[in-house]
Amino acid sequence: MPGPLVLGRNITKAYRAGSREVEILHGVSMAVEPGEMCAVMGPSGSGKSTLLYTLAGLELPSTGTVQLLGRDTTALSRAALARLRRCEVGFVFQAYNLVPTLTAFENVALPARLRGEKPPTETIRHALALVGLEGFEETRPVVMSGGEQQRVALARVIAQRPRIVFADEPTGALDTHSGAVVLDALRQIAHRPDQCVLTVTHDPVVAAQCDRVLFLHDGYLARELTSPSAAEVAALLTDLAVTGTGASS
Ligand SMILES: Nc1ncnc2c1ncn2[C@@H]1O[C@H](COP(=O)(O)OP(=O)(O)OP(=O)(O)O)[C@@H](O)[C@H]1O
Repeated sequence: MPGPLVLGRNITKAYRAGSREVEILHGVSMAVEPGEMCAVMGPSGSGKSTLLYTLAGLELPSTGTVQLLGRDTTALSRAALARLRRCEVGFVFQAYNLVPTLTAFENVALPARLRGEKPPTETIRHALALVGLEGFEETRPVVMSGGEQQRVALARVIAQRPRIVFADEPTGALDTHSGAVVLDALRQIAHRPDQCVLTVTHDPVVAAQCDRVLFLHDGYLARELTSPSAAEVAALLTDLAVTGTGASS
């Protein structure tokens, strides 16, 4: 049986603040299985983005291990880790790695170009159209809104078809219609049998579209819900804010 696509074991992450070490994540263990869309939620400052960046191999854990497609990110050379990210991992972060001097079309085509391929024009146009950016092919990211830039990043992921997609507030900067388009595209990616999506979100409606929701509190994994409703997610978030454990939900 194939293992999880993303696996974190006892992850701690500490940053240096002046002369002190401040630990942000305190031994988080979690996995994302093939065909699964997972959300990470929690109060501001609970460590969601830090966890996402660490699982994505953009940061290394201070202790513990992270495996992407069964490969330990702490054991790979920088070049091998960069190659793994380039070939197998997609990022839907606002403006993440969009090249300001390239057009939207060229940005979406870039991962394939970096692999020495020439992607079919139709694939790129189709990906941009799927995220509602038809007609933006020749536009450069610098003159786009944050939400439009995020949708270019999503179109790049759609065209690239990576095995693992990490998203940070993928609908945060979008209007209702664009948010629904983006969420639908992410669900389609996640529900292919050999792919998965892990997204950070503050939005219970987004979380309710996910197969599983993990709740962080003060750097600890506090709770987990499977296929929750938006109301259940909102109730648990309120509980976490009040009791710090979500134990009464
Ligand atoms: N590079 C860094 N150096 C020092 N401290 C950091 C660094 N990155 C994050 N932190 C701290 O770690 C804590 C968690 O930050 P993180 O961005 O992971 O939280 P979050 O749950 O994603 O918050 P939000 O919902 O507000 O985006 C915060 O107190 C933040 O200030």
